[in-house]
Amino acid sequence: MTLTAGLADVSDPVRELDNQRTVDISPLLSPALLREEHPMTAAVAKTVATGRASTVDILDGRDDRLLVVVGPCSVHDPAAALDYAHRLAEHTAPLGDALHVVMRVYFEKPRTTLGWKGLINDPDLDGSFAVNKGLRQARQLLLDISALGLPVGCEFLDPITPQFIADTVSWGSIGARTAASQVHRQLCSALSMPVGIKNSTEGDVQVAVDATRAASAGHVFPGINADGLAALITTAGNPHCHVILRGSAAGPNHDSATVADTLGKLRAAGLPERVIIDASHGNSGKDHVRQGEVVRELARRTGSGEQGITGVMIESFLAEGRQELTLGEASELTYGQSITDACLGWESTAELLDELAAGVRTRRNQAGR
Ligand SMILES: O=C[C@H](O)[C@H](O)COP(=O)(O)O
Ligand SMILES: C=C(OP(=O)(O)O)C(=O)O
Repeated sequence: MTLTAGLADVSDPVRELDNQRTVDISPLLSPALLREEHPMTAAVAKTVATGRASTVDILDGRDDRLLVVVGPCSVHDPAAALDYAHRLAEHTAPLGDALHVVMRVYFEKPRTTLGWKGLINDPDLDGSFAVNKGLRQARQLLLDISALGLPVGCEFLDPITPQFIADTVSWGSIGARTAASQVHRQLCSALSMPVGIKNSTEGDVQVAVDATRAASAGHVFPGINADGLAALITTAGNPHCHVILRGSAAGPNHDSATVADTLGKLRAAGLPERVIIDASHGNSGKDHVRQGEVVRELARRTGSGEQGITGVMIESFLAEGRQELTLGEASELTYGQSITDACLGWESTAELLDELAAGVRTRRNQAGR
């Protein structure tokens, strides 16, 4: 066969059926290799085990503290995230009797249309998509933060990413755009940590209740094993999934009536009655100032003894607000400020955490009378 004849084969009608829109397929490191390069330590394992167990105790009502998931909307600069983690760990150590603090360390961003999809997908913030580098940076940061004794929480978006990092994660989340996805519900059924599932962007809470129920059952589905090979995964189901009320484009849903209604939906589905309130997103209209008002209201409501709210999510970073990322110009960014949703700044976050802790202590004192 001549070379020309060989090239002519490329236009073979059978071959033309496949890979017509795939531009490139390149090597991805395996989960086992990443875990060997960035190994779990005894200190991190203790943080993760305690972080998960405390969350489960709070969700099941054996621990009257509030779960607080707080941190940046997304991590784009691991050094700034670690700087934030140091401040958070130091500030919240004396609040540990009232709050179980988990740092939001989100590497995967689900976009409404298009945009930067997070540190794992594009760690150099320039459209070069150095995913192997992103996975290495993500895993190392999760280990570094957990080594401070601060448990970490991640949103899981890509169904194979958890194999690379999930052993380091104390709390997981499924976002508003994927709560209805069977793929993500199956994934939740396999995850070893408690997972919060959001109401839809349109405000449908039932979809999160349904997801919680689906995730509590066992499933069999295709995935990858530790070596990155295709595998059939059989799961036992996750009994520690819970609903997160995040509001919607139509407005907030953190009010007492919606909380009570959601608890009723959970009861009707035979599920534990517990919710987390996300103070950001639809509950704040993505306005960080309003987010502070929501957290303050939740602190007041906790202090007055309202039941059912087991946790609060807060988007917070070193500098308040947000900034626009221009791909390839990461050096122009303000240190410690979000490049996705607007966040509360560190100073106001610290004050709000104090108020949440005060609310829990008041509730405890009143219950003890
Ligand atoms: O929390 C993050 C964002 O709200 C989510 O990723 C959607 O962002 P977008 O609407 O800017 O794409
Ligand atoms: C993407 C997020 O939220 P939601 O899914 O509620 O939009 C998030 O919490 O980062």
